[in-house]
Amino acid sequence: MDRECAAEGHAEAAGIPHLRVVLREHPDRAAWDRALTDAVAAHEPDLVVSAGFMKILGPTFLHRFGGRIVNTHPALLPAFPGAHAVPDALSYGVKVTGSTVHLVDAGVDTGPILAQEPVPVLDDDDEATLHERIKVVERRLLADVVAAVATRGVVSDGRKAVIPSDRT
Ligand SMILES: Nc1nc2c(c(=O)[nH]1)N[C@@H](CN(C=O)c1ccc(C(=O)N[C@@H](CCC(=O)O)C(=O)O)cc1)CN2
Ligand SMILES: NCC(=O)N[C@@H]1O[C@H](COP(=O)([O-])[O-])[C@@H](O)[C@H]1O
Repeated sequence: MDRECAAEGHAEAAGIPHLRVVLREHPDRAAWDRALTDAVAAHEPDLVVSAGFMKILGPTFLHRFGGRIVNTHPALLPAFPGAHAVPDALSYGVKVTGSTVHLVDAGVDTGPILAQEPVPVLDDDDEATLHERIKVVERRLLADVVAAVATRGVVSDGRKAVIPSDRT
């Protein structure tokens, strides 16, 4: 985690190792990037999943895990990238937003898209109600994508990413 959050309690309850690597506890962003990379590398992951991780991953991390980092974003990218996607969509007045699961690259929410699903914006929505409706979709979408990538891999070619279909 990049901060204190509910995910720590969920991980603890599930017996899943967890740790916080907090930017302000390091002399600069490059040192934080190295510390985060080393901490994650210790677990030798095949796939890194960013879910509510609210920091831009740096060059050291991307060099170590590039091509196998998945992020979930609460908007239909390329619309509304960044840390405030849900209020941005509400402010813009869109009638449909959604959830995007994508590979992470050096840009911000610019990586190749693996999956998307639309979510309607209701006239009486506020940030909390809209975000919770998006989260219901993204929890399923993220789990489905992680399972598919874990079993069938992903082929990415610049802008496009494809999870080979299950031809069994
Ligand atoms: N290199 C990348 N790292 C990350 C990406 C990405 O696409 N490329 N996605 C994010 C998740 N994310 C959107 O889905 C996102 C999270 C945070 C920010 C952001 O501007 N963070 C600021 C700090 C904001 C804060 O602390 O509240 C920052 O890092 O300085 C943008 C997009 C995961 N990492
Ligand atoms: N740009 C990154 C971003 O906005 N990520 C979003 O943070 C939320 C965390 O929810 P949670 O606190 O319930 O896990 C999720 O909706 C995730 O898509």
